[in-house]
Order: sequence, then structure tokens, then C-alpha cells
Amino acid sequence: MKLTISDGQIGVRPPVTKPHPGFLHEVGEERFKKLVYDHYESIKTSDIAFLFPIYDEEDFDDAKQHAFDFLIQICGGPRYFELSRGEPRMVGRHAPFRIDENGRKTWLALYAPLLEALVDEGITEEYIESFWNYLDVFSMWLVNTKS
Ligand code: HEM
Repeated sequence: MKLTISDGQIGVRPPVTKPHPGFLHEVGEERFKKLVYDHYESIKTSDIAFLFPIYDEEDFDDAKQHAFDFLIQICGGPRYFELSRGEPRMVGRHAPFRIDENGRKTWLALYAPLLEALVDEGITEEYIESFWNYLDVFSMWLVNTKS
């Protein structure tokens, strides 16, 4: 399976393809939630931890939940984000945080081992790659600060 991180450029927003619906279909909501929550847990000990509310359990739980709500929606699942937070406005919602290309790469790299693990659980590699490719490209949109 190929999970490579592309080089992004600040201000360049390549077209985004949503993950294949087969990904969520195979993974299921509960396992999908664990994936997103595990990613947030791994952020806590990374060098982008400072961007997140890691010292406030309630705020951190909210952050996890919002990410899950958004990503499950993007994968063709329930529209949790729309119901709880409204319009996606991802670029605007990330604007208060200094996200640079290195930070983006760290954020993405933390997803790689979690997605690799899904192969052993029998999830179709092509579907995993489609989720990864979505993250790889859309995360470029959110970089707002020079490294
Ligand atoms: C495809 C890539 C990404 C997606 C889909 C995504 C999605 C989200 C979502 C849905 C939220 C919650 C927004 C809200 O409800 O207000 C959020 C918050 C946030 N994201 Fe991302 N994100 C991505 C990439 C990144 C990257 C690369 C970074 C930094 C390196 C980052 C840092 C943050 C931070 C700091 C917050 C605010 C956390 C908080 O205090 O609540 N995100 N993201």
C-alpha cells in the first residue's frame, strides 16, 4: 500500500476527491471513530501538540468529536458536522492556528500507522488509499503559515 505525503505549497489548493464510500462501509462507524480518536491521541505527544487544547480534557474531547463528525460526513456517513457545527468552512476554522507545511506533514504522518493497521483488519487497500489521498490533498488547503 502506498501512503506517500505530497509536497504542498502555501496558497495552492489542488482539487479534492472525497474518500471512496467503500472505506466507511467496510470500516464501520465505531472503528472509524477509533481511528480519528487514536489520531488525536497521537497528536498529544507530537511536535504539533501545542496547536491543540491538550491540557483541557473537555476541549480536547470536543476537538476529537468535531474531527470525527467532519470526517465521517466526508466519507459519506451521517451529517454530524453539519448538524452540530454548520457549514464546513475548514479553511476559516483553521485560520486562527499557525499551520505550516512541516506541521501538516507531522499531522499526516500520524495517520499512516493507524491506516496501515486497517490492512491487517481486512480493509481494502484501495479504500484506505482513497482516504489517505483525501487527507494528503485537503490538508494542503489548510496550510496558512510559512515553515
Ligand atoms: C484533511 C485535513 C484536515 C481535516 C479534515 C481537519 C479537520 C478539522 C476539523 C473538522 C476541525 C474542527 C473544526 C471546528 O469544528 O471548529 C479541526 C480543528 C483543528 N485542526 Fe484540523 N483538519 C485537518 C488538518 C489539520 C492539520 C494539518 C492541522 C495542523 C497541523 C490541523 C489543526 C487543527 C487545529 C489546531 C484545530 C482546532 C482544535 C481545537 O482547538 O478545537 N488540522 N480540524
